[in-house]
Amino acid sequence: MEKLTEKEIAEKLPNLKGWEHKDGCIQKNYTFKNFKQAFAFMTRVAFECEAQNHHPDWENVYNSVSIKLNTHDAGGVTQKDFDLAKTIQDLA
Ligand SMILES: C[C@H](O)[C@H](O)[C@H]1CNC2=NC(N)=NC(=O)C2=N1
Repeated sequence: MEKLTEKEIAEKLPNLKGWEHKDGCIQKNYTFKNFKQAFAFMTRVAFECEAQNHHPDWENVYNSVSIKLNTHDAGGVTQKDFDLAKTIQDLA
């Protein structure tokens, strides 16, 4: 899949809530009530990642989940990352 240009990324970002373009990724931090809620969210996202065959770089610390998306094969951000970000947003 084609790597998106800076301009294309900037145009697509406003369609997502609170995601930013930084360090070659699109990223967002989610905060939950507790660890159980955070991990339940990650589990729901994990199934969707498998379905889309696209996977996040992410970190969980207690009730927070930090997510970074890019496409390793393309060496940047692609439409796949925006599709997964939308899915993640709908699952949060
Ligand atoms: C072989 C497999 O299709 C690839 O490794 C997929 C899996 N998940 C992936 N996830 C992400 N974020 N980037 C990729 O390039 C990627 N490639």
